[in-house]
Amino acid sequence: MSIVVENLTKQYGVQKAVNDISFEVKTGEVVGFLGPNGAGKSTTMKMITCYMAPSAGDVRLDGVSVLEQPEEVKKKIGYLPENNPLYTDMPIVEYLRFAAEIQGVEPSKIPTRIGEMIEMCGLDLEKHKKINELSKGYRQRVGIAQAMIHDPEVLILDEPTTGLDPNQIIEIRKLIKKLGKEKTVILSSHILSEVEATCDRILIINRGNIVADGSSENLRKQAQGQELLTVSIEAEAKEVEAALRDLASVEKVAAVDGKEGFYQVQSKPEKASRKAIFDLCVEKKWYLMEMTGTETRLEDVFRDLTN
Ligand SMILES: Nc1ncnc2c1ncn2[C@@H]1O[C@H](COP(=O)(O)OP(=O)(O)OP(=O)(O)O)[C@@H](O)[C@H]1O
Repeated sequence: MSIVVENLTKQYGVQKAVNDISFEVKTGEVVGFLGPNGAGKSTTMKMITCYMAPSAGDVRLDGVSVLEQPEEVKKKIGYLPENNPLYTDMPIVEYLRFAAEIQGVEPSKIPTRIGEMIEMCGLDLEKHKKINELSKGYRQRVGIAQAMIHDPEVLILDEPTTGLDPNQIIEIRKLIKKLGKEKTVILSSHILSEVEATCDRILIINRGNIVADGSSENLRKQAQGQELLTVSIEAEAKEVEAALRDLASVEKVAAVDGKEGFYQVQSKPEKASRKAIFDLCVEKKWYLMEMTGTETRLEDVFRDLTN
């Protein structure tokens, strides 16, 4: 099921939390919504899931509009809201039954559906516990199970791994990947590695605007317009830094923290500096111990776009 977001805007008083954004998610895609705190991720997700009306614009799921047919849209969507609000004094099975009834699952199918969700989300050993007796990771699994109970074609997960320990994060990521094979998924996060590990495509949102859209590979390539080298030179640091900076092709030089004699050298756009660095070392009779190209890290792309 495809999702088309058209000129979506949300205004809170004078603040535009989401500013005229448009994008499409194709059937079966797993898209990561990445942005710093307050970027507008949750607000966008609330509008897609009909929990909040847009100030302007529309969202269509296979052509069905959130403005015109919100009840139809809700049937097609499973939503794990931020902070995963659950009825904590309910046992898991009771809670899932309640979620199924609310979502209009046919009564005769509810027991089977609950069983399937318990299996899919790895809740079997804990299923008789009350939600307030569960660890955070298991509560998150219950949140995903309730989001999936009516077998929606689209899953919207707002920060699904927040507050989990590293093992639980890996488990939840595996689960999302598995679900992503059959469903269209949008998940939000402000953690880059999370989005990179689970998503086919990344949308970076900042101050209510989409500032990048592509696979992690593409985003890196786009940012890699400038050559970045790590060099190691055995000589007096100040002199080396100054001489590297003076090379015509070099834009920036920075000593690498904690690694004596190592420098990061960024070339000017369309320029290459390897030969000039080599010649410089020969001329100065410095030992060039190492010179390697450095791949632009996604962290750097993110920082550049959202700072
Ligand atoms: N109900 C509200 N009333 C007024 N302002 C709001 C409301 N909800 C969100 N905002 C503001 O809208 C902006 C976007 O918030 P949103 O929760 O969508 O960001 P986010 O990207 O999900 O952030 P986080 O990663 O911190 O959850 C923020 O500046 C926030 O303070």
